[in-house]
Amino acid sequence: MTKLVILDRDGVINEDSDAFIKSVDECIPVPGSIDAIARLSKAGYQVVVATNQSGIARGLFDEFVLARIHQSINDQVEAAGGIITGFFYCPHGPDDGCRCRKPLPGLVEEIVQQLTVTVSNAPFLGDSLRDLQAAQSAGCEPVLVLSGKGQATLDAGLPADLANIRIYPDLAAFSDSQLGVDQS
Ligand SMILES: O=P(O)(O)OC[C@@H](O)[C@H]1O[C@@H](OP(=O)(O)O)[C@@H](O)[C@@H](O)[C@@H]1O
Ligand SMILES: [Mg+2]
Ligand SMILES: [Zn+2]
Repeated sequence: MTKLVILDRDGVINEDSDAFIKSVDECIPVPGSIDAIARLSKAGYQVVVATNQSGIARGLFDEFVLARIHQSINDQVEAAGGIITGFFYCPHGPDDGCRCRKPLPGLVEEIVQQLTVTVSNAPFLGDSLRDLQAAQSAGCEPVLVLSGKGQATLDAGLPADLANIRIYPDLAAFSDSQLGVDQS
């Protein structure tokens, strides 16, 4: 069975900003994240990204810039020996009533349709509560990382039905644990 990991982007793969990530130059990898993705990929995991990008709806950047940002991330992962299978994003704003904006499960539904993979209990890593809720509603395993907005998410208190989820300092720590578990 394909091993799949779903990653939120801002705050997990790259540093987040309250001013949004509007260009390739603003996209700074979280330390260790590129290598962590490559290690998962080399160990046989399909790694996909599920990200809210309301900056498009807000007119801060367009889908061509977003594609360049994602190409830049994947180029770095490929240089480290891995690959990201796909980037799935919601371009809409909070009031657009779409199904693909996390915490709704629409991005995961797109992943299932396009990759014909099972997502049941696939780890879905995020730094925001909406990431964890999207994971939960799509049947994935919600995993919190404390990079980006993650520490603030934890400090705000997780809902009872998310109280026992796995929590890691960052994506690199998750990959160390996940690969260590797989090699046992
Ligand atoms: O963490 P992911 O899903 O990869 O991407 C989050 C970004 O799209 C932006 O999402 C915005 O939330 P609103 O879209 O304004 O609610 C803000 O949180 C920004 O700081 C953040 O950069
Ligand atoms: Mg995030
Ligand atoms: Zn959407």
